[in-house]
Amino acid sequence: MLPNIQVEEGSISEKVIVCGSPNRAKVIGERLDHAEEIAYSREYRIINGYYKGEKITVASHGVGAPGAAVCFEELIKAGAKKIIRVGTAGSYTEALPPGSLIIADSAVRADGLTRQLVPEGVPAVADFKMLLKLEESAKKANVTYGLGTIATVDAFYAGPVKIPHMLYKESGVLGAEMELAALYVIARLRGVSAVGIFALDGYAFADMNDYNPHKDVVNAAIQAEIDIALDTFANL
Ligand SMILES: O=P(O)(O)O[C@H]1O[C@H](CO)[C@@H](O)[C@H]1O
Ligand SMILES: O=c1cc[nH]c(=O)[nH]1
Repeated sequence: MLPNIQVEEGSISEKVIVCGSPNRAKVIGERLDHAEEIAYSREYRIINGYYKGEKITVASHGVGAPGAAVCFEELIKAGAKKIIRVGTAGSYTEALPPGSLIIADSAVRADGLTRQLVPEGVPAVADFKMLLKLEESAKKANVTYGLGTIATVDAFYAGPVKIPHMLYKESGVLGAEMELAALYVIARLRGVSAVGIFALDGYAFADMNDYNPHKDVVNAAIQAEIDIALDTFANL
């Protein structure tokens, strides 16, 4: 029994969709046939089910790289081999407004967790084959998306030390979220494959005190990325 996510080794699919929110995990689970919640410990809700005959596991990992890393490591011990993160992110560019998507081929390691795992300079990158399959599914879905780098940061609300969002934007980064670099580094370290897709819910450099991700346009983008992730797994 894995200590934090509370599932047995071998009790999940090799194909896993991860997301931050336990509520989103439930919504994704509702898209599966014969869905069964096999565990709900801390922020980690784990659901098994089938999509077009393929066994799929859905898992929530909570907010922030350290907690998410615990989930990713234990999912891999439990049998995960291919992982798609279906997340939300703040955009850095008006070319990708709220309601559009980012497919992340790479992540800036602006988190603290991965520094405790691998040295500076080790990149956080998607699995190339999964990235191509995911993009194929996004093209079929006819959505607006950008393909590029996302910044994984620890701070959501800024303090007197500002989060360097503008610097990342000027460096060509498309948006910001909080867990993808941990997923990419851990996947490479443990020999499994991962990719991430994000629904944009606002602008990352806006005042987060006005943050409201609960808008129709964002919900529609989340539904679209769930469809894309499921279609990717049906074709992998
Ligand atoms: O879309 P999810 O998975 O919730 O993740 C994003 O949303 C949370 C912040 O609201 C952070 O966890 C960030 O990475
Ligand atoms: O980390 C996040 C997630 C969603 N939107 C943001 O602006 N930041």
